[in-house]
Amino acid sequence: MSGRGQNTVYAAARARRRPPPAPISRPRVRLSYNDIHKAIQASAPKIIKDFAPDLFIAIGGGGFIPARILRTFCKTTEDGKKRNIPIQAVGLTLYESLGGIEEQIGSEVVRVQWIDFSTLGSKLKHGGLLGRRILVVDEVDDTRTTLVYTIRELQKDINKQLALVTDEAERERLREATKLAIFVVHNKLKPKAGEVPEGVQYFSAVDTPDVWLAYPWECEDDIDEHDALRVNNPKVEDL
Ligand SMILES: O=P(O)(O)OC[C@H]1O[C@H](OP(=O)(O)OP(=O)(O)O)[C@H](O)[C@@H]1O
Repeated sequence: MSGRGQNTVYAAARARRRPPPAPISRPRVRLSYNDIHKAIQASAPKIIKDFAPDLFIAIGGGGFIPARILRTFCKTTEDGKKRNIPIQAVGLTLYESLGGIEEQIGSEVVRVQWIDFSTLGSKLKHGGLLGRRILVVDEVDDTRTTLVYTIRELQKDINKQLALVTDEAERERLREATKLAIFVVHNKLKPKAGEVPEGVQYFSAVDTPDVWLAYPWECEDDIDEHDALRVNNPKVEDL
């Protein structure tokens, strides 16, 4: 389940020696791999047209499979040849609060993995991020805490790399050329912990009510049964 698995909530509760929250009673919407694939496929033309990314940063673990699917539909062209867009991974753990929405907004994000700048190829002379059109990919925008954190940290890295460019005109050119955007498969329509910063484009494949999204990669039981049970998904008009 997501955003943020129930397991994460219980782990955070254990870590803080506080009782876990009451079980979530929101309606559950089961999603198949094909649902995710089709939603991403349908979003790709707009992403290419409006942003044309040349680097993906996948937020693990939920962003990994969506980033890989999106790469199938977005290619860059270099010297007349179509090229795959590289995918970098970041790992973030959200220590969710256990109380109401005000507390949730204060959720803490812990970095467990960050970009390997040494593998950013031809743009490395500028530090790896400069001049890139960077698309941050995740499966769900729930409270938005994770996305806001990720964009803020990436912007810090970009600023550090810009500070190393001694030629002022070149620095300004690179500042202008470096772009950030967000793609999520699902955006939950609910109060958010923060705003997407100005200048950062935002794409979501599907906007959903605040339901329990049961992703196929989280299925511990029979995946065929998970798929079959999608017939029980609540109708959008009932949510
Ligand atoms: O919008 P937010 O409230 O920040 O929540 C969204 C985040 O929560 C989930 O991660 P989770 O901690 O469940 O880890 P996972 O990706 O490994 O499942 C999800 O993958 C997003 O990254």
